Amino acid sequence: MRVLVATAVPAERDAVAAACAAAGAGVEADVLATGAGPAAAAARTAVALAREAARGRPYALAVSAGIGGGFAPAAPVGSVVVASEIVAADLGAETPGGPEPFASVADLGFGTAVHRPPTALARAAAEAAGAALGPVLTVSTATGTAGRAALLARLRPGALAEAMEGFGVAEAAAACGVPALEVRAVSNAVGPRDRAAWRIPEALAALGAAFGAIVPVLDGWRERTWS
Ligand SMILES: O=C(O)c1cccc(C(=O)CC[C@H]2O[C@@H](n3cnc4c(=O)[nH]cnc43)[C@H](O)[C@@H]2O)c1
Repeated sequence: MRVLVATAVPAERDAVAAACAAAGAGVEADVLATGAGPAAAAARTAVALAREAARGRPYALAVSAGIGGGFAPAAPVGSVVVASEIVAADLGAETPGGPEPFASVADLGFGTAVHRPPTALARAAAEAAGAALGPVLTVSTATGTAGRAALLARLRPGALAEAMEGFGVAEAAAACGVPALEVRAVSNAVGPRDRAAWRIPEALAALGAAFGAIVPVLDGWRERTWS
């Protein structure tokens, strides 16, 4: 089975690629650094998925992977999260005077704000990696205040983490008829911006360890038997 893993930056790509190589299973994983943000992730993922399909060697799964911010207390720094839902958390409109100050594209009636990975696959991946399973938000602007963290948590109850590429990867995958998964290792807390507190090496190590555990799960995965 062929799997496309999309990361934002080369450091994330290298951590995932090393883990996949070490796992050495039957899964053929290509790991791509797309650049940061949902637009770059969607564009590069769509190109890769469409190109390989046209060559007659389609990918069976697209995975958005990397570091991310974790919502306290559910997703502490160093932990890993697998998405049960991949949510476009800031794609929509501000709605001052409304019941909430934000309406998603789905609320507005012109798009989807959520992609759902195959349930059993996401659960099995989370179990194998010792990861939490829950909604992961995609944002175009990383949260930098306690107020915004509280708003996101209120709008999306149960959200475990935020990052900047998952929804783009999932949109590209949906357009190509391929399921998507998202795996995030938590490098920092979602909240007041404190770049010095980001624990990037620890998160990259956790990301690699998670992939080492998830690759055998993907190896056994068949779209018809896992939903
Ligand atoms: O400087 C480095 O060595 C380095 C190594 C690996 C990754 C980075 C990044 O800056 C990755 C950016 C990427 O990380 C996601 N991310 C991480 N924390 C958050 C957050 O709190 N809110 C939103 N996104 C976050 C995101 O997907 C970025 O694209 C640097």
